[in-house]
Amino acid sequence: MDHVFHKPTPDIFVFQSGFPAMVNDRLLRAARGEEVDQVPVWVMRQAGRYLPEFREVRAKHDFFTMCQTPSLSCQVTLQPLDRFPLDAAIIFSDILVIPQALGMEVEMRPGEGPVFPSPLRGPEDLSLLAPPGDACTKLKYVFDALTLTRKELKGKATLIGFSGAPWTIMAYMIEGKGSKTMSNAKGWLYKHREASHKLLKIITDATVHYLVGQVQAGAQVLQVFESHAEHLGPQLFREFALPYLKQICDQVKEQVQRLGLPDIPMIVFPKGGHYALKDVAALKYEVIGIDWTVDPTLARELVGPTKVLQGNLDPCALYSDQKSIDAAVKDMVQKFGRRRYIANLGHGMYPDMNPDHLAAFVQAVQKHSKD
Ligand SMILES: Cc1c2[nH]c(c1CCC(=O)O)Cc1[nH]c(c(CCC(=O)O)c1C)Cc1[nH]c(c(CCC(=O)O)c1C)Cc1[nH]c(c(C)c1CCC(=O)O)C2
Repeated sequence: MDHVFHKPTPDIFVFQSGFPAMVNDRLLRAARGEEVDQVPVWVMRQAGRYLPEFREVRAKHDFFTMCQTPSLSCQVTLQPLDRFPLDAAIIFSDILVIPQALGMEVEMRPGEGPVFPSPLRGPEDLSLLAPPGDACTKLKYVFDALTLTRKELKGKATLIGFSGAPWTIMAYMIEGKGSKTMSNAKGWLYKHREASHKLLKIITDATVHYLVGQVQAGAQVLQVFESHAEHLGPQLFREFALPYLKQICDQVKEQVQRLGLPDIPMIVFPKGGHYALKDVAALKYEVIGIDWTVDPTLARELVGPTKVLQGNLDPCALYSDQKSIDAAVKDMVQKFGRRRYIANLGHGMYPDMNPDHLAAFVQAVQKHSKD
C-alpha cells in the first residue's frame, strides 16, 4: 500500500505545472552532464549572517521561526541572488528539522549553534521518536517555503532542496551539539551496532519522505549533506553511512518517477570523506560535492569521468584580496574543467566574510569559464 501513501494531492500537480519557465537552467544542465555556456555557480551558506540584510531579519526572529515561516524563509533565500548572479538558490532551512519532526527539541543558541536539551541517551530512547512516516506532515512549512520561492525565483535560478545524511543527523541526535570527536555518537556504532542501524533506518525513512515532498513542492535539485563524514574511516563509512546514502538516492528517484515527476539531479556532499569518494561514486547521485582538502584532479580520478563534481575552493580563501581570489578561482576552474562541473566553495560561508569577496568569487568563475 506504499504507493497510496505517496499519492500527491491534486493541488501539488497544479503547482508543478504552474511554475514560471526557466530563464536560466545552467545548473540543471551541468548537473545532467550537458554542455553549458559558462560554469554554474552557487555557494553553501550563501543565505547567512555575512549578509547585513540577513542579520537584519535574523535580529527580529528566532532561527527556527524563520525556517517555519515561508515568507521569511523565501525572503532570505532570495537575498544573495539580489546581490550576486548566482545560478542556484538553496532553500533557507536546516538539516536539524528532521530530528525536530521526529519529536526532538532543538534550539539554535547564538554563539553556540544547535543544541538538543535532551539528546538520545541510549537505545531505549529510540522508542520515544515519532514514526518516520508522520515526520513529514510536520514539515509542511518547508514545502510551502519551496513552492513560494520557486514562484518568486521566476526561473532565474535553480531551486535546491536539501537534507542531512543519516549519519550526520544521528551524530547530532546523540551528541546534542557540535563535537570535536563525535565520541558519544561513534560509541554507539561500536557499542550499540544494532540500535545504530535502527536509528539510521528511522532517519533514512523520514528523509526519503521529506525529500520526495520537497520535489513535489518545487525543488529542482536535492543536496544531501554528510557533513560529519570526516569522523568515520572507510570501514565505518561503508557500514553506517554508505548504505543509507544509497537508500536515500535509490528510493527518492524511484518514488519521484512513480509520481510522474521529472527526474531530479541529486548531489551528495561527504565532507571530510575523501577516503570514501570511490564508494560514493558507485551510487546514483549525479553530482558529488568535494571539500577543499581534495585536489580537483585527484577527485576526478577517484570518481571517474561521468560524475559531475561540485566545489571546492577553501572558504577561507575569501579572506584574501580580490586579485588572489580571481587567481585561485582560475586555477580551480582549470583543474575541474568546464564540463560536468558546478563551482562552489569547499564548505560554507562564515559570518565574518566580506560579501564583496563572494562577488569576486562569482565573477571570477564566470570570467574564467565562459565559452
Ligand atoms: C551541519 C549543518 C547544519 N545545518 C546545515 C548543515 C550542513 C551543512 C554544513 O556542513 O555546514 C545545513 C544548512 N543550514 C542552513 C542552510 C541554509 C541555506 C544556505 O546554505 O544558505 C543549510 C543548507 C542555514 C543556517 N544554519 C545555521 C545558520 C546560522 C545560525 C543563525 O543565524 O543563528 C544558518 C544561516 C545554524 C547551524 N545549523 C547547523 C550548525 C552546525 C549551525 C551552527 C553553525 C553556524 O552558526 O553557522 C547544522
